[in-house]
Amino acid sequence: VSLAQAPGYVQLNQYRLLEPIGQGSYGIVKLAYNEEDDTHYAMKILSKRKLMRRAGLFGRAPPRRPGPGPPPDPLQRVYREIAVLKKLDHPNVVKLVEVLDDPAEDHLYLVFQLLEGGPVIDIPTENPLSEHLSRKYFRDALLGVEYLHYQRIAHRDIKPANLLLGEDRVQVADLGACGELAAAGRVSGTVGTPAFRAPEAAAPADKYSGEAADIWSLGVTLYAMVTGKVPWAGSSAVELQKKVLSEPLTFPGRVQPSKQLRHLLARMLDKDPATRATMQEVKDHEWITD
Ligand SMILES: COc1ccc(C(=O)/C=C\Nc2cc(OC)c(C(=O)O)cc2Cl)cc1
Repeated sequence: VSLAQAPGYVQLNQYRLLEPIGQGSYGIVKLAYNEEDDTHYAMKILSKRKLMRRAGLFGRAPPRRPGPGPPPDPLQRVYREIAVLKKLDHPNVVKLVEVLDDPAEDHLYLVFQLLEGGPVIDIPTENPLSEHLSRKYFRDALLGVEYLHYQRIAHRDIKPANLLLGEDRVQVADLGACGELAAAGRVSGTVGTPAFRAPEAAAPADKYSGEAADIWSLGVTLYAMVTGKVPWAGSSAVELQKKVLSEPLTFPGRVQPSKQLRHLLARMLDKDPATRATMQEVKDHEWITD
């Protein structure tokens, strides 16, 4: 039987899938071309099966204290994320355009507006961003995260890979780990990326505030933008968590941030969430308003 040589690409409705442009624990993001409007999009491809399996074994720990009802199953979490994304509308938050979901199919396709610049910085790097450029991008990220907090949502996985650059502005991406701030029993658990995770993420849920944890991750992200590396690194999540909890913030080697920036970073990377800078304090800080 000679199989007719399928074309070298996949066609999904009006979208032609092109090369992968993003990859993560969530799955893969491919460039997609929409023939109807002659426009490129970012197509995030999720596997329902993988989501089910992941939550079963390694998914988010169930709320330490009984939250409202049982934690939704992973697929419901994705549909909830989609519902959240659809109601969000802010210049500094990625725009979900449409969802392609064939119940008979394992794959779930999320179509986003394309941010052609990709992540603001890939770390580690020997070529970090200048303070001037970091300030420009960081201000956008702050506005995006402030908008999420206003919508009672904590992002919970802020990092450079989730700050995407499009027509000279930054948008916050990936609400895959987000948590409703209002949700009782605040599932602190271990979501997000270890190097960017707040020290209190492992604390009992009642000590955990989604907003304060996002400020911490924004601080680690700003540190990474100006130095090209993360402030604490470890070969395992446990070792890393120990360093994050105990080691002071230092600025080794080449890059010496300005006094104002070092002060802002120290305020955002305060290990005690109770005294850590709030979103308003960060917005009013002299390094930001300069
Ligand atoms: C070099 O040029 C490039 C242009 C664009 C990209 C890119 O877009 C990458 C990831 N994109 C996304 C990821 C998301 O989650 C993980 C979400 C979400 O779920 O919110 C949305 C988007 Cl768009 C990469 C390289």
